[in-house]
Amino acid sequence: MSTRLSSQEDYEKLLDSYDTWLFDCDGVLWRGDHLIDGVPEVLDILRRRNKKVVFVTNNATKSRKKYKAKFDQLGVVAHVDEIYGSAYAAAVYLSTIIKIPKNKKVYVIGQNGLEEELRDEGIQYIGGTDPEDNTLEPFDLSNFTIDPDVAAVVCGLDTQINYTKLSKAFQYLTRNPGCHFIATNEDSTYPSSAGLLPGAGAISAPLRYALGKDPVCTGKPASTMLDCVKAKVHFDPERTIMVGDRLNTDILFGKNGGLTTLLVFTGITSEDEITGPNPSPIVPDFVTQALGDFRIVERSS
Ligand SMILES: O=C(O)[C@H](O)[C@H](O)COP(=O)(O)O
Ligand SMILES: [Mg+2]
Repeated sequence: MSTRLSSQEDYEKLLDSYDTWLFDCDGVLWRGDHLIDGVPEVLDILRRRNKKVVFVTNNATKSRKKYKAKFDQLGVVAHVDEIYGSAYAAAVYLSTIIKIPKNKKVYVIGQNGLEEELRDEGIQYIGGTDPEDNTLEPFDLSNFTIDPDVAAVVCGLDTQINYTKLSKAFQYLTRNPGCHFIATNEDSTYPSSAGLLPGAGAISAPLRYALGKDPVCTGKPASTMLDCVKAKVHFDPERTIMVGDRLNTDILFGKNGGLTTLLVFTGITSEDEITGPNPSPIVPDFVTQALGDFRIVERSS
């Protein structure tokens, strides 16, 4: 059963109990480019109380550096080494777990954030934002020359998705022996500032259906992202809390990692998924309407 935060004492107690605060981004800090009310103030409260703050987003459209620019643009204090995205996690997975050889390549379905993280990890890639792949022309398989050096297909949120990209990815995954199928994340929807849109999971879905197999997912709830955080940030899981808006990514990620979890209702999940007649089997430790609710601790009682 989740505990609903309500009194000033509830929020104070949570702040006292955890030294490291992991935040999901889309639906917790912002929706698209619209900052959610109270976020800068609450992050400031945490920093003034010497809490470690880490951002863990499944959104693979931006690299960590581009996310730092977004934080700056929105007036939210963040350091690039506090930011972990699913594009970074996928690049690290390819280099350190799969150990993709330097002479091999990745076929990308995704945007420049994913390309940038692959480049920074020294991984060659094709596809992605290449104009040749970003076309609405019919795909002509008889004119396609397969690249035998493609050893993995990585699929992330791609707002320019098309049949050519799906067809090329399908060729690599069915014709290049041992070609890895990797999804940066499998979120079904994306909480934009104007409402829900298809998420990265909806971009890889056609390939899963055509191939009859699932990709390896390196974003939340998989542990890859937490392993990336652990490699750079020392934290005690007992005194670490994960704040998210989606049950089957953020909250499951926190539970899988042995962290305490706090769900907010400013993104994907609605309260009836927790308190309604058919509650989710994924149960957060705590719930509150919005991150901004923590401002109560600075109101004079
Ligand atoms: O479709 C997606 O990629 C996701 O909905 C989105 O980007 C998730 O981002 P997060 O909530 O993990 O910051
Ligand atoms: Mg989210």
